[in-house]
Amino acid sequence: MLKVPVEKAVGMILCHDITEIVPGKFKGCAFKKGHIVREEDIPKLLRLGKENLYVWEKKEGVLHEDEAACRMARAVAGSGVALTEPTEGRINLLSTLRGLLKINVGALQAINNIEQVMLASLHTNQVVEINTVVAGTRVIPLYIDEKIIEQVEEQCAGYGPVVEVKPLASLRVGMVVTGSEVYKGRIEDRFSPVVKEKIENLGSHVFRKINVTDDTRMIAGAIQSLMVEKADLIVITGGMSVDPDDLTPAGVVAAGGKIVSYGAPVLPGAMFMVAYIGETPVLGLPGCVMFAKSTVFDLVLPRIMAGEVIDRRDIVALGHGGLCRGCPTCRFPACSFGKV
Ligand SMILES: Nc1nc2c(c(=O)[nH]1)N[C@H]1C(S)=C(S)[C@@H](COP(=O)(O)OP(=O)(O)OC[C@H]3O[C@@H](n4cnc5c(N)ncnc54)[C@H](O)[C@@H]3O)O[C@H]1N2
Ligand code: MOO
Repeated sequence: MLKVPVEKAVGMILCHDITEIVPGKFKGCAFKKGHIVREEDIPKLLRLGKENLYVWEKKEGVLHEDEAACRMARAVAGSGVALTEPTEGRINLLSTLRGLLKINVGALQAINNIEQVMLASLHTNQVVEINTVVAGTRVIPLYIDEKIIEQVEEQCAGYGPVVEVKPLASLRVGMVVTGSEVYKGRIEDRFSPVVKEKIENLGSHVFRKINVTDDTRMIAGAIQSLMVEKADLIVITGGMSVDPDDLTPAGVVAAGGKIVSYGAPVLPGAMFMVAYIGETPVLGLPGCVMFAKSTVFDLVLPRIMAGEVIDRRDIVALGHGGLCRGCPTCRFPACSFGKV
């Protein structure tokens, strides 16, 4: 890299982007890296405050910011992620599908612990749309010792993909609606439409819905028939709290379910239950899932659809960020809810 006065730079190659900012109106690239400086550029460069310019002078073992960012981005990107071209030294990682964003947080921190490089991401375990910017990376100086980038590459080789978007499988979901008030027709079922919509929004479908009264054996029987019909996932609405008629957990156990967690450190969603019958997940949904816009169900459902097996540690980890602010207009997932 050579420093030359702008008037003497005509015909030389710029070795970094030059940014223009007009407050409130524009921030962007006025001159791209690689641009060959022309006579007519000089007044504009001077207006941007550039009396001197850095022009290209390639050296062994030293990488330009764009090349370094490319190597970092390639090292951290896993499946479901595409890379943009570098702009002002930064590369964005974009989701190539609608799916579950997985950030290896340990690896992310190990990379950011290396000086002169950075990688910023969205929070892990959320659904992202296609073409969402899920992470961005760059190096801090304009030129960087290649050994630092090799260090990043070694970390990534050890950890596996740092940024990944997993596809959501299309599951056959069986639903059990509990409650004597619904079963006996005293009130209309307002719970299952909410749950059905959430399931369909993620690309799965409810193949059967069974209404049952508050009776452990009847709940267990409904679960068992959904198992016979090879449900990929069973969801049960209501009957999750402390009344004598709240029998969903007992029904799940009677059907052969192993409870991973009854209760979750999430509000709304404290009375949530995760269980498995063999490999089939069974979710007990408390009344708040019908009532609140976003709940623990929205945090766990996409993970099941991405093929994850939920264990107790996953549920325990939800406590940090597990309190919904209850905003008048829900912005989830663009908020702190569920962000560990
Ligand atoms: N003393 C306590 N009371 C409650 C607790 C508690 O810990 N101690 N927890 C509260 C929380 S948190 C929630 S959430 C609800 C949990 O309710 P359940 O899941 O047990 O729901 P139910 O008792 O079955 O019903 C509550 C409410 O919702 C109506 N409901 C239920 N299913 C349907 C349906 N399919 N369609 C329409 N409406 C439905 C039901 O009629 C009740 O009004 O408990 C808190 N209480
Ligand atoms: O936990 Mo209820 O299950 O919050 O609203």
